[in-house]
Amino acid sequence: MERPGRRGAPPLVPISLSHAIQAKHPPASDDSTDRRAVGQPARAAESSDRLYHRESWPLVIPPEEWKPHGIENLEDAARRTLAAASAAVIAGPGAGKTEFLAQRAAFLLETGKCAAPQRILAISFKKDAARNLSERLKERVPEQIDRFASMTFDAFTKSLVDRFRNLLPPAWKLTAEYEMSFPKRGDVKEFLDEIGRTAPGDFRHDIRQLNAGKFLSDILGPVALRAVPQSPTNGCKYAISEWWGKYYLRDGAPVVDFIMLNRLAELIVRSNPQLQRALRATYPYLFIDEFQDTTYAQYTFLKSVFPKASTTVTVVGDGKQRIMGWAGALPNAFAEFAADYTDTRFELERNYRSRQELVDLQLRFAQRLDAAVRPQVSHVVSGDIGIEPVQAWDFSTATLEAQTVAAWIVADIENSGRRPSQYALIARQKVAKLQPALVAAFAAVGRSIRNDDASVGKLKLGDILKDDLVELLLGLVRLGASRGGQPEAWRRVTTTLARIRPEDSARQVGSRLDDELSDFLTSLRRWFAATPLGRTVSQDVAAGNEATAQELADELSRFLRLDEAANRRVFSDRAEDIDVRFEAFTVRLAWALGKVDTWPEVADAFLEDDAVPLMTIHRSKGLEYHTVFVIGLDGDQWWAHTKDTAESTMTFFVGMSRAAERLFFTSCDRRGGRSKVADLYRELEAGGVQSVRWERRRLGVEVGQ
Ligand SMILES: Nc1ncnc2c1ncn2[C@@H]1O[C@H](COP(=O)(O)OP(=O)(O)OP(=O)(O)O)[C@@H](O)[C@H]1O
Repeated sequence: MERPGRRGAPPLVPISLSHAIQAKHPPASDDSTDRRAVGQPARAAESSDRLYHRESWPLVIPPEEWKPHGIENLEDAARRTLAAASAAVIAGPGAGKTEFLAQRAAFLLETGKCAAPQRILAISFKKDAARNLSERLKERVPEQIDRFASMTFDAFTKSLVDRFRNLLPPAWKLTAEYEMSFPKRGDVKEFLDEIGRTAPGDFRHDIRQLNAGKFLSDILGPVALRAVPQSPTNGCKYAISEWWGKYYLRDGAPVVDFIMLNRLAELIVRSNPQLQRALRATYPYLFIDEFQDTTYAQYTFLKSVFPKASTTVTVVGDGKQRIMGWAGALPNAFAEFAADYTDTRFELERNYRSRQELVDLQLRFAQRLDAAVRPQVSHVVSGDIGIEPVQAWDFSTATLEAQTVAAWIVADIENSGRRPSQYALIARQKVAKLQPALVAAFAAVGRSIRNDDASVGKLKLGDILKDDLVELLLGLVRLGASRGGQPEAWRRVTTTLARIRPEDSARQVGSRLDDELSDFLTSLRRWFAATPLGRTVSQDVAAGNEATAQELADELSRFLRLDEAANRRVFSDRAEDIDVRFEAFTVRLAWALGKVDTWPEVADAFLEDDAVPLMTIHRSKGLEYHTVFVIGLDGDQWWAHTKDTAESTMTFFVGMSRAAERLFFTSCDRRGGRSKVADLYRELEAGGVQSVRWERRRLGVEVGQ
């Protein structure tokens, strides 16, 4: 029998359905009864000398003896929340919300409150965040990681559809492999205009009132699908039913987006009591990070699949960092949660990321968004940084801006020894517009930037760099290009390979996996030696690199036997997803080949870790850097600030709160100057932020006036 978690993507229902349904351990209830003794010999629970050992490993730790991992302590409110039933944890940036979830997971698993084979399901909004949470837990309690499923909401609902598509009611059966598509506002508008003309007369008025930008998220998203579709009784329902008819219930491959997949997943679970019970028994504990960004569809899914009576739900977030309003985030998710689950809430008041001056400045903007917000206290030990930690720089041109920022960062790297990845260039949106001047300026001082929002194939660079399949492929390239001395790469590669080939790695002596890997690396080395690299200086060289990248990618795929469905499932439930990631890997690989002369340099060129990252504020969410430049706090990037000042201020708040030690804002006359965001600058000024006008650069020395 396969061991849970050994093969395939983390199983959704790792224990068999019947086992789950009959599981002796009831789902977590709202009391905090210590269920440590479940599954243990009676003497362990009753013993006065605290022999809490289970006969099987791992040990169960009494809650009062449990200590946080990897950090000294948790603030009181967080400590109390560890053992609480359902609750909302609300806290500002850097308060350790994600860290708290990792600690709570360790607490529940190690104290046996979440007793094997039960698991915790942790939902995040971004792949990065899901992976980050899982890694934090893996570092601290590696023996428990199999019982912690950390994924994005979209990945969870999508994998329910992919795994249980056969449970869809007959009217919704998937007749062919679905395609994913992400309709733009214009597509929806065209659709609504069309049905506004062709719908039955009494529906047309309603249809014309529908907002194309919100139709999918706010109208279609929260509506539960009926197992047997019924005739629409008003314009809104008509539009929803036409949308499903046009994209899903049609001849040919159904086309869906994540909102539609969410609705299908909800239907699957709602119409299958067995699956419902299995999911609830498997996951008595549910965490949701960044709860403020929960959409209508996600929230209705949550209430339907994990209701209050069956699941202990912990949501964490910060209403002031709600940046997905445009994508249908609930206006006040915490109030909904208080009404539907529990009004127990804990507020955290420490800040473990930013120095006090930055925390004080953040408070000014936090209070613009919520007058009742309480001050945070920095728990960062920071030294003298030699300059004002926050400054607003103003330029006449984008070139001067880019040159000044590049020169400053490069000098700072040289003086401090910090890595380029400790700096970030963050912009409101169109980073591609800022990129050319920044690329040129950094190149002129011998450094580079990496645009994490650049498209690579159908993905974004930032996502590929953190992808587990890409990590494995790159690990193989790294090992093949070196002759030993890469223990970390070897460890990571063999750990992932063991998930693909458990039968090979299980052999104790002279594991076949090691042998196979060594043989493959030997052949790869030969191939590298016979395959010269050429920097991309012409179209011909670029085409040559593409061919080389393709050949290498095919070779890697053959070794990993990625044509076998079971192996593909280690990385995704859908074969198509692997193709998209593989294609992105190949495109980026071809690009990297054009940047280096030798094979040992390829993996580093691919990752560009020696570049300063450039990204949108949305991508920066949840991340932190020593020094942050919010580039282009001016009319061009923030043109819509006055249209929805609250939402825009939240975005600004997210961006500024990524900085640990130093924070700079830049603006430029040619991009419309500061007038569109005058209120933000007034607040910065009131907070004591010094404004510097950079007029000229001379002999590499900038002169601020
Ligand atoms: N109790 C703690 N002790 C020491 N360091 C901590 C603690 N909690 C969190 N940290 C550190 O503080 C930083 C911020 O933590 P985390 O990312 O969890 O914050 P957050 O509240 O999720 O922030 P944001 O909302 O801005 O994304 C991280 O570097 C984390 O490792």
